[in-house]
Amino acid sequence: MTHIQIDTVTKAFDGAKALDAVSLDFASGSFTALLGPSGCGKTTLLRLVAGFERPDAGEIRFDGRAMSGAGGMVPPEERNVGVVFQSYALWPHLSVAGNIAYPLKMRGVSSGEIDRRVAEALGIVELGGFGARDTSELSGGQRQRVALARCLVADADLIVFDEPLANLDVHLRAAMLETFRQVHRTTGRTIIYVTHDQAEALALADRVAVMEKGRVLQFSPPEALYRAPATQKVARFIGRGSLLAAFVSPLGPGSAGVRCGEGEFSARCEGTVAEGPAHVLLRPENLRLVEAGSHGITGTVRRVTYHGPAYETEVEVSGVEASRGRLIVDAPQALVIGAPVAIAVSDAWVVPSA
Ligand SMILES: Nc1ncnc2c1ncn2[C@@H]1O[C@H](COP(=O)(O)OP(=O)(O)OP(=O)(O)O)[C@@H](O)[C@H]1O
Repeated sequence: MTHIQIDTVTKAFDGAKALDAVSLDFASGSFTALLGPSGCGKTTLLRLVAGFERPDAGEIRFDGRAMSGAGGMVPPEERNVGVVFQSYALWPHLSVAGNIAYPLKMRGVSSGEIDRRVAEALGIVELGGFGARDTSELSGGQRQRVALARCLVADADLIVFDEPLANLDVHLRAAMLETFRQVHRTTGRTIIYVTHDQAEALALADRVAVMEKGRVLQFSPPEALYRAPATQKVARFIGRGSLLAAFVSPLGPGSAGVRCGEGEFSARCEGTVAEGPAHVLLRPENLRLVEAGSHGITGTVRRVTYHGPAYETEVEVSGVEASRGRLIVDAPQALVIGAPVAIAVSDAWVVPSA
């Protein structure tokens, strides 16, 4: 399987940089999600890897061999990359099996071998028995599976997905997530998966590259991204959470004391923090409403939204400038707007200063 290196790659369209000196390393057999808002450069990066575009600067290497860069450009058909886009790109005049068999026919593989490999690929994507169907009879999710099976029979070392679930409903998405996971587990292919849906990225990938405006903000395993975002932007982008202005002091490596308004608690941090003002990330699952007078954060309820099963409650923290001291906590019942509350903190993260 392919080890992919993106080395200070820049790509501009009409003078505007879609990618700005991006460097990433995708280990052989890894599953990487490129995550970010519309226009951040995810698709452009995928197209450069697949060979549909040429970088303006930098180099892309597969297993150490330059694919594009100063030395020229290896064409897409010689990169052994399978592509699954949100538009399914199936041949309408061919059956399901005919679509999947297409790359093998092009290579002159014998018909017995083709039948065997098509049946195997249909099994992996859970479409056993669908071979003779017309592709027009398939649902969106089934068409995605056919596109994926076609990549599998072609023995693509690398499979790239561009928002493959964008057109599917919630239930189909869940089923397809399971299929993608299963395919990765059983085939061990290197996978790059573009999405703007963080739940998809966190659920599927072993590493996530969070992108913004043509740059990579953080490249980490999902748990690290969620628990220890490297910047305020990533902290705001990933999951539900609140960034509070606070005063921190070192308690030792990886641990800091935090004073936030009238409350005090401890937090995880990178290395040893310098004493002074900082931003602290608090997630709802680490916050609990407690009796007033306990050793937590105090504040006033400003908004309540039912989120089934909990009431998402926005609290204005006492003693912190209002715009920098709003906290989201999940309450088991609806609190009254304006009510005073106290909140205990069981875990928090001091976001490294940029
Ligand atoms: N062929 C092109 N010609 C001109 N501009 C382009 C072209 N392809 C991409 N861009 C621009 O480059 C930037 C990055 O686009 P890209 O499609 O890579 O973003 P994205 O993160 O994949 O967005 P989306 O989630 O909406 O697909 C955008 O500003 C886009 O308008």
